[in-house]
Amino acid sequence: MAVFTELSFNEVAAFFRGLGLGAPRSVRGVTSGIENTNYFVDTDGESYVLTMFERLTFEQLPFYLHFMKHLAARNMPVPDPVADAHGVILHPLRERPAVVVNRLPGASEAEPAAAHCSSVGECLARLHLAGSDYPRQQANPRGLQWWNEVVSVLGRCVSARQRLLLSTELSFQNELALSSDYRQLPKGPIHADLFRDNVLFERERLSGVIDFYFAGCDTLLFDIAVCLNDWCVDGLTRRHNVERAAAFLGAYESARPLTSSEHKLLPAMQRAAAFRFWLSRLWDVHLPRQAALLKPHDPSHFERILLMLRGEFALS
Ligand SMILES: Nc1ncnc2c1ncn2[C@@H]1O[C@H](COP(=O)(O)OP(=O)(O)OP(=O)(O)O)[C@@H](O)[C@H]1O
Ligand SMILES: N[C@@H](CCO)C(=O)O
Repeated sequence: MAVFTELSFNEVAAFFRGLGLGAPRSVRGVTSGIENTNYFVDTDGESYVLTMFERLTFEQLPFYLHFMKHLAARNMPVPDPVADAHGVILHPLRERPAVVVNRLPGASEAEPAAAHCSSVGECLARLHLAGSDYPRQQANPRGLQWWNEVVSVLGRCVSARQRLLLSTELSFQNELALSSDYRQLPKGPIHADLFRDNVLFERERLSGVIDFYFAGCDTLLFDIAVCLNDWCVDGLTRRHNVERAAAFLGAYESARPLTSSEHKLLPAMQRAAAFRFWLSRLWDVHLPRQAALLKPHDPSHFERILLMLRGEFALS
């Protein structure tokens, strides 16, 4: 489960008092998620999520929290961080940064249909447009620089075949980043982790986009590729689902048409997105943090998707 730090009811109540919120009626640890400690907290008539950050620092967090506030102010269905009477959002709790946001309605959709992919595509395009005047800058924390840092470390933990795949894909991505097409890609603040578990639906209606804690400034195309690799891939075969991908891209382009460089580089960027999550999942398996992750995600899922995108993996 994902509650790394156990809090007492009284600690939560004191934190809520400090923010000028009502007294908690119920406090429940959230068992999903692998990054932070989350509690659902209900007061009279309102529902909130209290998040304690296990990895992110007081210096890194304002970018994410103000990005959420910026989007919420533009009517995007994202959590809106609660500020205290002095306008301060982020406070220490057990010496870790902690924040309270409103709890959004709905539940994630593990088996999305084309209609869900279409809603996500349209929402992502609106998010990119709404983010275009967000003034803060912070690089994608799991972008090219991080890949270059971790590949040599991970190379010591994997097989010779995987080591070769790590190094050849890294070279390809480094070269891609130097190309003139890449340099023309539109950039801005992106979510960068918009998987199925980070979008909430009420029936067919998209009711929430959560978990902005891997957001950063990068190419908008990277966000699109992350979504295609999760929302539009069949769980069993890991093949791209043409109908869902068309629904996702069609809806995205109805709000923000892709540029010619974006069309051209989409396949390469899907490789980048598969590589990024293969790397982070390998990292979580081989180099777990002290607060042991009980259930790291399976790295081989993205290794296979990457191989398929490179044309090196044939299904038997
Ligand atoms: N604002 C919110 N409104 C509704 N539910 C939320 C909200 N924030 C978090 N949740 C719930 O808590 C769960 C865990 O949250 P979150 O995904 O932010 O955790 P995490 O540890 O960062 O997870 P991940 O492994 O995806 O990085 C979500 O799957 C969702 O059910
Ligand atoms: N979405 C990530 C988990 C971290 O948010 C993954 O599936 O590996």
